[in-house]
Amino acid sequence: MNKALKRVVFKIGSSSLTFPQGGVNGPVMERLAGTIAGLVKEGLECVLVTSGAVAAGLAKMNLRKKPKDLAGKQAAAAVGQGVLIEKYSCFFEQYGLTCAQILLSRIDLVESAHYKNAKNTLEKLLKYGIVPIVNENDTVVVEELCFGDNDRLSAMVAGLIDADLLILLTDVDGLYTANPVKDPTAELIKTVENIPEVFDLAGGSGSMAGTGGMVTKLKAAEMATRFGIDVFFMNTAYLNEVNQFLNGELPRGTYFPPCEHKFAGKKRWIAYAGLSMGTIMIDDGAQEALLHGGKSLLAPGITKIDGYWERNDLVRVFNLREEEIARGLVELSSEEVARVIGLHSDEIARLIPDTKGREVIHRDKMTVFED
Ligand SMILES: Nc1ncnc2c1ncn2[C@@H]1O[C@H](COP(=O)(O)OP(=O)(O)O)[C@@H](O)[C@H]1O
Ligand SMILES: N[C@@H](CCC(=O)OP(=O)(O)O)C(=O)O
Repeated sequence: MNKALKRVVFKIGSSSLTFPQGGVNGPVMERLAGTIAGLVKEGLECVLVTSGAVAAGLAKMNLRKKPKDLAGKQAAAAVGQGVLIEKYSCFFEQYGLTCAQILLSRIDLVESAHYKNAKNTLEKLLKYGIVPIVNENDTVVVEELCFGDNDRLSAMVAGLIDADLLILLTDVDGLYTANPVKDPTAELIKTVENIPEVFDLAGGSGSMAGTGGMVTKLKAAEMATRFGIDVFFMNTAYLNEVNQFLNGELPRGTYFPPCEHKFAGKKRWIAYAGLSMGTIMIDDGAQEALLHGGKSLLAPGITKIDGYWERNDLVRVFNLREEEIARGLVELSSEEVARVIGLHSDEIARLIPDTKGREVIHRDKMTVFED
């Protein structure tokens, strides 16, 4: 990585922040604060996405096991979040830095007004030289609208602030050919160019504390690289090697170079944050026009729709083999699309006079998942 770095998002997982017997690992937090402070002093802007609230809460409440029910986890997070931020504040202060707490729910990244506000606040904090510390707002999220793991949250945050690099710190050296906790013959993969090809290698979490394992980390890497962001998985135990990576070397870890076709601005929100209200199935001709022709989606290429939506809602577009190829904001409601499936522009204009009768999804409001 030889480009000039400006913004880096670090994400540290619960597995690195907690002791196997329970409780928060203060020395790890202190080392992380020291590393980030060193980078901030060199002129980098850093954001920390941290897990560990539930684990910190459990220790304080003298509970040995993570509760299975949502309310139990939310109660533990409510206790632990304060413990966590208090410790981070002390550690960052030791290095002369102020940190700030930002708790985000998925809804904050779904509603575009919230999304813009979150972005503005993060930008302002970075301008003040403050280190934003982000976690999911576990105490209020509803199950259908939660990230559940902080891996994908960190990719969203990296996209939100146009970071150059996302570093995921965990309890293993990176992505292995199999879960190294279970398979001692597993080998570390140094670089991954094509993420869909390695999804089969990823398993779930290997510890009581962690959530999602490598599956959610790969999803996060896929998202961030599509935003044009470099991604590096590394072991928290070797955090001291981060400077080697920043200086263009490849220390132990797994590196994911950014995609060539990157999603920018609103297209990032369309691709990953917005909530889809339905699906549109298209034929092979329409797929070719979207994937390789740079075109908008027109009614003649639609074969079927599913769901109920209003104009300007977000929908997902699938081909005949049920592969998702695009997402976009629709010009017509589901009821209107149902009336015009297969029709040409002039007929559509006659049936629905207040449209120009052209696009069902305009190219400018669509994100296409190219190879
Ligand atoms: N192919 C794989 N390579 C590396 N780790 C894997 C793989 N498959 C599953 N894992 C598991 O993923 C764990 C890291 O994820 P997780 O427990 O969620 O950590 P964190 O709390 O850091 O997010 C590892 O400890 C390991 O058990
Ligand atoms: N928001 C939760 C973290 C969720 C979680 O455990 O994520 P992770 O271990 O990083 O995959 C917490 O603070 O406990």
